[in-house]
Amino acid sequence: MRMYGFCSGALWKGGKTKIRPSHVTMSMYSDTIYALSTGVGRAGVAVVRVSGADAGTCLLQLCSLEKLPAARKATLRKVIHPKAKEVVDEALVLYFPQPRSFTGEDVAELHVHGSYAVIKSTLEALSLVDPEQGRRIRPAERGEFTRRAFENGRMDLTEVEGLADLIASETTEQRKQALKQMSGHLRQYYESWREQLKSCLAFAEAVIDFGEDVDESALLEILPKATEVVEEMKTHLKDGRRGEIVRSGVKLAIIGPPNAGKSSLLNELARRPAAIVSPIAGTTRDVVQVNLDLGGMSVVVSDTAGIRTQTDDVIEQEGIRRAWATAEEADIVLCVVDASEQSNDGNQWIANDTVNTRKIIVANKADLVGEQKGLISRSLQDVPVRYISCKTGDGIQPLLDELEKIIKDAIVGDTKGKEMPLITRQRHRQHVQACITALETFLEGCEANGGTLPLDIATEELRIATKEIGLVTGIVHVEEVLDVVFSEFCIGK
Ligand SMILES: Nc1nc2c(ncn2[C@@H]2O[C@H](COP(=O)(O)OP(=O)(O)OP(=O)(O)O)[C@@H](O)[C@H]2O)c(=O)[nH]1
Ligand SMILES: [Mg+2]
Repeated sequence: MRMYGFCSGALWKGGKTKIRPSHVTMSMYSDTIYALSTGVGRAGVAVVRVSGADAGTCLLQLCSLEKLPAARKATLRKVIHPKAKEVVDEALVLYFPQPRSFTGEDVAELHVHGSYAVIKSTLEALSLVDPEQGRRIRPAERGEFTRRAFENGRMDLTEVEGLADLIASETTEQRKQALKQMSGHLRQYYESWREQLKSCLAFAEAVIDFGEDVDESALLEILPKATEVVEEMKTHLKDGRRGEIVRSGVKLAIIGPPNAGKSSLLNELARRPAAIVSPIAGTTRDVVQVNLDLGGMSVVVSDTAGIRTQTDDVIEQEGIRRAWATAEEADIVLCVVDASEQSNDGNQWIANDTVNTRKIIVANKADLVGEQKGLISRSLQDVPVRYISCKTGDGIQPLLDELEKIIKDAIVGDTKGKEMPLITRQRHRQHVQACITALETFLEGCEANGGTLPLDIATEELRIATKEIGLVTGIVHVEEVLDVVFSEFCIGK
């Protein structure tokens, strides 16, 4: 793995505007980049962003200006095509001199009218700007503006990920969580752990290098500190994946025997005919998914093929396999049965065999029979039963209310308050886990703690732990990690 960047001595100071690695004084990029930063398509306004040393040159040449506009003040200017010499549009123009800009470089924004023709001509005009000698003006790559913001110390990786989540957020909870992360909530935790580990490491290294001159008994001081970090990290990992669930959506699976009304329920929840409904048993073959916003939470509902034991149809068999797999992965399972069926007892093995702890038996077609006492066998007495009718709509809203309550109380929990920030990505989880493993090896192995490892060998684990936690924020970064993080962005972000 190739390592480079802001490692070892470069401390990242707290506070939003100060997270600049000490050695970064100016941008390391010589190219000036430009892109449409708002969504593609027709709109009232489109923002074209330019970043780099020639951002000012772009404004001077395109708007025929003698001097740059005042910093961060919007002015109305004519944008003129450098070759055709014709007016492309009248735009609101802004200039943000470095370092107080999104990327930390000189940035210009052209707020033009949002039509295909205006955007196309503006981008073309930018491509024709004459840069300072030896420099280039070119279209931006995917996520390149944000990558520059990161490289220039304006954001750390967790804040970059928060920004990506904010751009992708669809529900209120997703927006709130992303905003928190983008404001440095996670970064502060990881930085404080890293600082503690670094001080442990510094002390251990001092003992190794100047053993005779350093009071080795003081080495014992770092053991409780490392132990405390391990405990805090373990608590951090035990978050029930709440942050990841908010981000990717709660998984709700609808399973049950053929013809029970699973697809009808999906359509009721989605309020549109997302899945085919028919009286023919075995209509649904594959998993059909829809996204719902339930009380500000993102929920991914999966309708599945009807489960039955006897079928020679290989496609149906595959559908059934997928149905079980969907149920296994789900956070909540709705086991739909037909309340009017006499043989329902036989169908309940589906609910019985579902390992998921959060399940509800949904007795559909209550319009045909009403609530039936004894519908559910004794072995499933603990599983709640809810009667609904997809035909009349009875019971659907109470079912939705109950689902919302389960999600808020049991799955996502109360995300407000000053508790530890939630992990939002598997990437964070892996590095924190690797950090814990290394710290535990250090603690167990260290001679000063009754282990068998000499200090210089045990300290290597401390070094690994410090590096792992730095990988979350990007203080120590590796090219592959960056590629994964920035690939989430589109061009212009
Ligand atoms: N009377 C009545 N009929 C219903 C109700 N819900 C669904 N049906 C009917 O039951 C039949 C089966 O409905 P689907 O939603 O396709 O059932 P499914 O469980 O998805 O079936 P498969 O995809 O074959 O597993 C259709 O004819 C629906 O119109 C209900 O609440 N009351
Ligand atoms: Mg179906």
